[in-house]
Amino acid sequence: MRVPVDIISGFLGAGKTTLISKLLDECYQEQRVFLLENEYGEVGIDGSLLANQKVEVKEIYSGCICCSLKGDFTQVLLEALDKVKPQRIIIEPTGVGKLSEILSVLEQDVFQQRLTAEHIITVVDALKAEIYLRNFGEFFKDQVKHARTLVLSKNDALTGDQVRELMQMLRPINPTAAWVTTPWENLKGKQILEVTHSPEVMFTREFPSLKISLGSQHSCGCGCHHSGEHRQHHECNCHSGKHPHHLHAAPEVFQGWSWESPKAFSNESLQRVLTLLGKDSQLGYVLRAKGIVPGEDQWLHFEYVTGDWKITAASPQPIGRAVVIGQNLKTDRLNHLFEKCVEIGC
Ligand SMILES: Nc1nc2c(ncn2[C@@H]2O[C@H](COP(=O)(O)OP(=O)(O)OP(=O)(O)O)[C@@H](O)[C@H]2O)c(=O)[nH]1
Repeated sequence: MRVPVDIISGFLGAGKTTLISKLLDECYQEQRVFLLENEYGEVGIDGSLLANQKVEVKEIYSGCICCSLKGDFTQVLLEALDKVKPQRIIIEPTGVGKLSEILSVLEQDVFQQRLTAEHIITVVDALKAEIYLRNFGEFFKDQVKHARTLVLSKNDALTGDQVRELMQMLRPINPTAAWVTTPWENLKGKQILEVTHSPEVMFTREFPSLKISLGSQHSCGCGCHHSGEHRQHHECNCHSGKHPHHLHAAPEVFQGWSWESPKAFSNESLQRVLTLLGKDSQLGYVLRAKGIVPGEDQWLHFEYVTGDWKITAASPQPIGRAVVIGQNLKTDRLNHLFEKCVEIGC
């Protein structure tokens, strides 16, 4: 019998891990699940976050699956099939990975009789989709195009009109995908999965077409409003059409910075670090950051997605870790920022 595979794709910080956690909790409690995480960077955070779930997790760090990692990925899946003997495999590609490349791994002869792609979901951050489409279209479009189901995240505050505009913007990229536009907290995981099996059961409302208004000013999520404050990411050659015949691999476009340290953060110092990630253009253009670090009296888990961040309590880890993904990152400045502010009361 072929093992079903769910791929939960989506751009940086879209909500892939959050959705996987929900599915593990609500749908896959009774199954032996193998979760393959592809983290962009040298340290993994998501595996620690999901460690309490009943799931076998394997993380592959660095780079993207399209290059040398394809072999590693294939190897890890083959080993898991033999050793873990999972009843289901879930793959979370890196946010800067291409879904088509994950699918091409599964389409290899070696998996023909052993795996079958069941749910191919792309989580779309409703608040950032337009910006990502505009600035990182090559990756974002690939993720949207190859999904069977598009699940909106962070859409609880959007109006019906805004959801309609978003759907209208993305439909030309993937006219056949099923949509989930209802905020997740109102749905059971099973309902989200059923959409793939029964495209007619769509948890969405169909609206008449609307013109998309992109507005003259839009937030890129980094705190500026395209007023020239720090425009380096908008002038990046990668997205200006200067390489019309060349498709990028993620490492050419994005960089990752990883940090491991036992030092503790006060709440204030961590807040300062996260605020600076979005404001200090000398750090580079930070798209995503996440980490679990020691705090004053408990461990702290932080999530940063292009300008928005939050800090919550976490369970203790072997060592504090942080990852930053972005463009033109200045690693020495990031080191300085995290190290300078790690001392409590700094
Ligand atoms: N309000 C809201 N927040 C969400 C939703 N989905 C995810 N988030 C938050 O968005 C942040 C990133 O979520 P993750 O699930 O880690 O995103 P991801 O796609 O796994 O991120 P990477 O793999 O690191 O790119 C976290 O702070 C989540 O709590 C949603 O539907 N609504």
